[in-house]
Amino acid sequence: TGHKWGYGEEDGPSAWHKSYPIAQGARQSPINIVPEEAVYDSRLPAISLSYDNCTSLTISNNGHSVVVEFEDMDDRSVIQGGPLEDAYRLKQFHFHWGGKNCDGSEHTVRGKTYVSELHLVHWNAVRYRTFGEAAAAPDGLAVLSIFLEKGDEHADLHTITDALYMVKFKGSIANFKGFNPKCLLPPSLRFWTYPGSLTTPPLYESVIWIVLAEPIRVSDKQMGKFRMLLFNAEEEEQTKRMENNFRPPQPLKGRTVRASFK
Ligand SMILES: Cc1cc(C)cc(S(N)(=O)=O)c1
Ligand SMILES: [Zn+2]
Repeated sequence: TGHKWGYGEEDGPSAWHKSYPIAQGARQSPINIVPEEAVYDSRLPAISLSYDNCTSLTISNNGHSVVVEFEDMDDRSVIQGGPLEDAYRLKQFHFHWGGKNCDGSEHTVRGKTYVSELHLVHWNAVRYRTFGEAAAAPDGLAVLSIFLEKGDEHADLHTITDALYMVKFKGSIANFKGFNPKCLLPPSLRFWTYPGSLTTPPLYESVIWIVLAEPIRVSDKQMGKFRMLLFNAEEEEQTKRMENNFRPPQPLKGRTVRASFK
């Protein structure tokens, strides 16, 4: 029953600190990544994604983004390796994006923004009993972030963009079985990693971020379908297109960004 927040003038990222003071905390996300200042760590193992038995369940519009949820009552789809001590269970993925002709990624690279950013959210079910418990713990979540760059259309993203009409309004949900997000990965799993937070309220500082350096390419037409989603519920008067649902980069506050590559 958290306080109402959004991405508008009055309720957007610059106002969140009023209801969520941790917005001005020491390990907030996203950040601007400066590759030249990242520390190459040769001891970082490669990221390992075991998604072959993943079970997607639903696609839904939560009024902030479009979310695909997974069955997470066992270790059927996990991420491990990289900076992670344990295996983390895939819970959901969602996107952040901009408006027409403007970018909407959350992390930036040397100040460069991308058209969108995909977040694959995982939780540490080794140390915590529930997702909620993990989401409030410093090593509770691991979010794999993938940049979406404007280019040719992405053959597999169609499965998602063709389903968006079913979840146009806030509060809508639909069956979405049989989708494996491994088709959304770029060829290289080279990454940057740093300790951060959720990028939307409640902004908990519980995320180990793993940001892939290589983007995937999507077409403007495909991104246009995300912008047909609405922030508002069907019964609300005001129709508000869902776009620019991203938080801008936050102060690094002395954190080190490590790179898995030179
Ligand atoms: C509030 C919130 C929840 C979840 C699962 C994930 C995020 S994010 N954008 O940091 O990946 C935010
Ligand atoms: Zn996100």
